[in-house]
Amino acid sequence: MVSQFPSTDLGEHLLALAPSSPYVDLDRAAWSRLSASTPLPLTDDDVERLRGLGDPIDLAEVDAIYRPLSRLLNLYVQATGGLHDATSTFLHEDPPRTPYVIGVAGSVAVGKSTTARVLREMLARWPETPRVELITTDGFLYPNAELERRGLMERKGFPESYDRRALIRFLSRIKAGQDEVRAPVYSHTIYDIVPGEEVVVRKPDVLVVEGLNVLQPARPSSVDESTVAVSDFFDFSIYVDARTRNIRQWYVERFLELRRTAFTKPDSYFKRYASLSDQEATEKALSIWESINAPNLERNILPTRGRATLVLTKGSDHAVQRVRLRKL
Ligand SMILES: Nc1ncnc2c1ncn2[C@@H]1O[C@H](COP(=O)(O)OP(=O)(O)O)[C@@H](O)[C@H]1O
Ligand SMILES: CC(C)(COP(=O)(O)O)[C@@H](O)C(=O)NCCC(=O)O
Repeated sequence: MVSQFPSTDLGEHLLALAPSSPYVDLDRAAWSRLSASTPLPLTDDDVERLRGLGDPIDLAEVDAIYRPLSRLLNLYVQATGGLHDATSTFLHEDPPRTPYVIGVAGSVAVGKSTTARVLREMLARWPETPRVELITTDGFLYPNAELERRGLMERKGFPESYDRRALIRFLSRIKAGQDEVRAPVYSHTIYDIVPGEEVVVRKPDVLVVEGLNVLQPARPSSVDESTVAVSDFFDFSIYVDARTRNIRQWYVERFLELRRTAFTKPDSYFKRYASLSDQEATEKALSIWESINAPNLERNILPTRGRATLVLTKGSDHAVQRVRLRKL
């Protein structure tokens, strides 16, 4: 049996257990030792398949960072099962368990999708949670026609560019335990919602919800549902963090790479950028970054970091250098 308390000497690596901080702050070495007896279920090929464009994640990173994280989440899922049993005892009824929901937040181009995909794969290898689904909040962006009508085309990814009521309705149905819950689908290629397409989520054990704004607080409003925040439906949340200048660099590098790949597709919204020179493409990427993604990061996304259960801080090479976990 895997010990719940592996004997590790965290000693000097516990950067802060300060009474003034709501977080336990661990450096990479201390964090990676926390799952000494947990097996690593992925292979090099799996990691290759899950890696996002521009993200150099490898098996060593999965071993050091995601193995402990999947162990922690497995413990939390089991503990939530205990809470469910307590509720059943109290109610004299045993309502079916609903999906355990994990939010993954962070800037454009920080690598949220890789984190979410690796987590999905790791969690699905635990016997308690074989069915793990992943959705991205871009499906809840208003279609471009509606964004244009609202004057928000230059604000794609800002909180107001999403149909928050639809997203909250979706999560509320998930947490109500409905058998099938549907979500619209966004395409990065056409840069718009795909008409008529949807994903169906069928009561998984775990649902990972990835998106820029998943930790936004509720907006004060007189409209009933919108006083609820998306994160009210989360059992756990992760903020993927890095220095803004590093993220900007990753955004530009990815844009240059997309120019050679996704932008060359005939239906790509960005196909006019496929023929740009390196310098022109860099300028274009920087201008999109500075006009849309950087202000969104500063004004809307970064301020939500403190609401996460766990913060993964990446260095300039994408490797996670520090992990902060909320004390309970
Ligand atoms: N214009 C684009 N064309 C095709 N794919 C894209 C484009 N922009 C982003 N992507 C892909 O969409 C996914 C999500 O990107 P993003 O929202 O920036 O989040 P993150 O980089 O944090 O995962 C990534 O896998 C990225 O490679
Ligand atoms: C689609 C996105 C808003 C991300 O949506 P998310 O799934 O995080 O809700 C983002 O990737 C995006 O396209 N932003 C617009 C600016 C740009 O093209 O970089």
